[in-house]
Amino acid sequence: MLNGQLAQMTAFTFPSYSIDLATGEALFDYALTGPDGEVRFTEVVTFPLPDAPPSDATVTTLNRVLELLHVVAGVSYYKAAAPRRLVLPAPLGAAAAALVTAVYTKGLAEYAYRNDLPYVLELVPEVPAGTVDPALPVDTSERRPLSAVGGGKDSIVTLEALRRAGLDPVPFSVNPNHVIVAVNDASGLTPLAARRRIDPALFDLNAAGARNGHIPVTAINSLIAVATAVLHGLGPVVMSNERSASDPNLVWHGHEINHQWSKGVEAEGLLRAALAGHAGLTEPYFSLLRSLSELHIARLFAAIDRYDDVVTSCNAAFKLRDASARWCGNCPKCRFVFLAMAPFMSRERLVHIFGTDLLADPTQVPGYLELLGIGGHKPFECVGEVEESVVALGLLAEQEQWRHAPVVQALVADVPETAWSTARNSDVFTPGGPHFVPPAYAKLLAALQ
Ligand SMILES: CC(=O)N[C@H]1[C@@H](OP(=O)(O)OP(=O)(O)OC[C@H]2O[C@@H](n3ccc(=O)[nH]c3=O)[C@H](O)[C@@H]2O)O[C@H](CO)[C@@H](O)[C@@H]1O[C@H](C)C(=O)N[C@@H](C)C(=O)N[C@@H](CCC(=O)O)C(=O)O
Ligand SMILES: Nc1ncnc2c1ncn2[C@@H]1O[C@H](COP(=O)(O)OP(=O)(O)OP(=O)(O)O)[C@@H](O)[C@H]1O
Repeated sequence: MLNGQLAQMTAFTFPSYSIDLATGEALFDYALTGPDGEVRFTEVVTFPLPDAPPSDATVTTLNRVLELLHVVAGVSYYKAAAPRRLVLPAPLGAAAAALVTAVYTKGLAEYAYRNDLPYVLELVPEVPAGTVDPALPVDTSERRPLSAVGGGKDSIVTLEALRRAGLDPVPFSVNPNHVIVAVNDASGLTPLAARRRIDPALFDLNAAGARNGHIPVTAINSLIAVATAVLHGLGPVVMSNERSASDPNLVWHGHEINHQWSKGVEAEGLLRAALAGHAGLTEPYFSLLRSLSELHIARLFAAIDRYDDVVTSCNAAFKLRDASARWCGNCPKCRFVFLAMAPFMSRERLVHIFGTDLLADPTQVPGYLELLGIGGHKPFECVGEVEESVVALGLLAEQEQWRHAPVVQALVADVPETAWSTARNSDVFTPGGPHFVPPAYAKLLAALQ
């Protein structure tokens, strides 16, 4: 398939999906279509099977969740060509249509910006006419929570908060790699896992130079988690998405571009509403850490030490190919997490976790200046706000173990007085902002302080 042919594609469609309940294997079909024919893709998600076959009611709810997953997971393939028509497979209610619209516009905003495709920011899916049979309400709020584990500090804080509150969480991951497996082992809890196989044809197109870029992967993982919870008769899916995930990196053509959009509170609200409207799930999904800053979460993580040998937040460790073993030690996320944890633990412990001392390495200074808002925009990575970085640096400048570190000294000299004064009045350790944490879960974090 030549790029010229991809550029001619006029529509993206969703031919079918199916699930085999004997194997747990679900197939999701997609097609890019144009005047010269079509390119088909099939994504395979294999769900863990429950001990007993699911009831008819469970299968009905599961299928409603899979209908949403089918449409949302199409973003990976849509982006290979970005045609102007997005033709949905079946009628959808207002809440589900709103989710899908946002996933393909706001979720693909960084992709649109980097590929200079502003029309993607304003895509309007074509929803077939007709009505959707109302879903029966399903309340699973009292059941064991499914705790999504990504291998980093945030999901560890959530898992421990749920466990210490006696809620008996089930760790859950999509495609757990060696980091996630090691984190689950360290927890001592018995996890569930789903396997997701992207169609290899997409990698071939990428290698041939197809359009490519960032996708809202958390929306996909979240729906796979909710489907797993439904299939296993479990309760809410508990995520670890923080307050700053909702903040955009920049504004382009009047639209916010947020690398972490599907981790943000808007996506959380849209997903909850779509799951309620389309699948009847009344309390399916929320982020326990929503009102906390990254710096606050780092402080909570410092009070937990059983994962020090395994915790890894660096995205390079989660690539599908050529992944790093743990922290790469040279990316915005490594820099930010090192800075965020440093005020709350001994230098020896932090260097043990990372395998290197980033604040002793002067070559890290330019990267840290970006995090501090000195030059450029917030990096397209899962990093906290500029204010959080300044607050962390201010705390380090007061600590004997850090104040003489070469990077700390260089950065302190460069931060302007306006940034210090913002940091002095900062509310980074005061929980705040909109969240969807149900009352029964709201007090859990206090147990970790
Ligand atoms: C690990 C990582 O950061 N990957 C991003 C990277 O992709 P790369 O080519 O370096 O490696 P792979 O992840 O192995 O991807 C190979 C190709 O497959 C495509 N792809 C992957 C997953 C998927 O669900 N759909 C796909 O189409 C991908 O485009 C590659 O061509 O750069 C890519 C382009 O910018 C990113 O799309 C890759 O991001 C992954 C989807 C990923 O899992 N990233 C998370 C670590 C991540 O960025 N999380 C964000 C939250 C974003 C959100 O809104 O949910 C965060 O934590 O801030
Ligand atoms: N492979 C995965 N399977 C299931 N959930 C995941 C997976 N990867 C990430 N998540 C979840 O998605 C959300 C965002 O992931 P993210 O990578 O930011 O979190 P993390 O790994 O817990 O912490 P950190 O920010 O330190 O990396 C978290 O709630 C996390 O639990």
